[in-house]
Amino acid sequence: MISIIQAITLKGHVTDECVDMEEILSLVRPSREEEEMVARVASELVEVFSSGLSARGHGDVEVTVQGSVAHGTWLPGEFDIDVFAAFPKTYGPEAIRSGRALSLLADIATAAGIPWSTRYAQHPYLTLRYGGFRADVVPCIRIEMGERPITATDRTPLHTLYLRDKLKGKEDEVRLLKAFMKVGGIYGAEVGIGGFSGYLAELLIVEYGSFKETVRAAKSWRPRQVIDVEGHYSPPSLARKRFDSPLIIIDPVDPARNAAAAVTLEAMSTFIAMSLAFTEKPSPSFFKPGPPSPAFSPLLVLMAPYPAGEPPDSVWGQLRRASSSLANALRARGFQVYRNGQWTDEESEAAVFIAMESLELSPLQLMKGPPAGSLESLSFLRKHVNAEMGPFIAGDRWYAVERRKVRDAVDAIKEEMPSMPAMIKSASIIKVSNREELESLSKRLREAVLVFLSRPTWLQP
Ligand SMILES: Nc1ccn([C@@H]2O[C@H](COP(=O)(O)OP(=O)(O)OP(=O)(O)O)[C@@H](O)[C@H]2O)c(=O)n1
Repeated sequence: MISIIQAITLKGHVTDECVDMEEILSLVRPSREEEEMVARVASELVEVFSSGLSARGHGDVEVTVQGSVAHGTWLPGEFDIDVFAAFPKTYGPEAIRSGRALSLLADIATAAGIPWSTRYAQHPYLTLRYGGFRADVVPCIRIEMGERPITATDRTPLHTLYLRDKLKGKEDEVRLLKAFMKVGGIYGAEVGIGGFSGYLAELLIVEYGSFKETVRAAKSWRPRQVIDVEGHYSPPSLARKRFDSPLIIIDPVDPARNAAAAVTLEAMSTFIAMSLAFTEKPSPSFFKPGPPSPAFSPLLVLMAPYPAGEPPDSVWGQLRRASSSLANALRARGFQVYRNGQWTDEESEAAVFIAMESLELSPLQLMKGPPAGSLESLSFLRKHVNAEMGPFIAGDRWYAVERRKVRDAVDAIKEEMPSMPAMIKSASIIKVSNREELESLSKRLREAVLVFLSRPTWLQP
């Protein structure tokens, strides 16, 4: 039987902790058939696009497989095949930004009978389904190692060049790290997650050598941690001056980029906490998603239709900002807010959740006034002359007890609506006072709320 640490540290740093881990490796490692199928489909796609480009007089565009498929680090069933078409600089960035390169690639997909749709992240690209897999086809400008990128995706082929030898034999270490991050809800650089990209997981394995060494190091990370694999910044404080993020991981192929700019303080702290918990007590629950174990607190759910045509990153950003500003507005009115969150399925539903002690405040409220001898006290006394109780002096200042104008959390939220984005303005506000009322939510929204109310599945009692 393989021990957890033997299996995790494939390079042979064996310790005496014994948790069976063979099963975990089988979960994170694709089967031989999947590997063969992915390789075949990827090379067919390269062939479709490179021969299509040549036939249209663009034989100078280089088509290659990139990302986790090229690096051999994908998690079974959870990846896109990334196909990049690198246009020579002579085409100019306009060819990419205007969508001309994209139309050319779309034409080729249509001619090959492959259904496609376009996506715009920072950069236009095609997504398609082919041979049972999802693939992204991304145009970029070809640059050499050491050159500045011209568009947002030009670095990607350089990443693959950089990682080629460095990850050899360590692919499963990357997979363990990705699965671990996924269980923590911190895998993915998209705004909705604010976590670690696949490329960051790969760089961490380059820096620390194995999954186990990565978590061993990460448990001592602190905010403003700098990881600079190629030592571009010396001392590291120079990198801190340049990049203003909780985690700074210098992109080895472009020292002007913090590859960890998307990682939020919450995601970084979650990774540190998981690393500490795992080193203390390794367990398979760190690699397998478990069912949520929800507690309950009263909550408000703002539920809106997904704004058609808006990119998910922008919607997640709006939800995140609305969620935290509504939570602050409730706090400012005296509500005890425990936690706020947001969710969207990126298709039809979007929601903000605010968990709180109670959805209704008591009728009266203590107002703290200025120091008794101050000039401002005169206006405080005028304002509260008809208070329910007081004004009175306690210690060195005035106080008064007044009747609250807004006691209901829904009314408080409605007052904040004018400053909210259109999506939130159109939201219905639902009070969930007990577990049964969760049943009124759609299945997917209910699941998201249950996750929000649960302790992390990796947290061992
Ligand atoms: N925040 C990001 C996301 C992606 N990339 C680049 O885009 C490539 C493909 O990234 P993506 O498709 O997002 O993920 P993978 O790394 O392929 O990981 P997986 O599909 O296994 O999740 C990466 O290798 C990297 O070069 C990057 O530099 N920074």
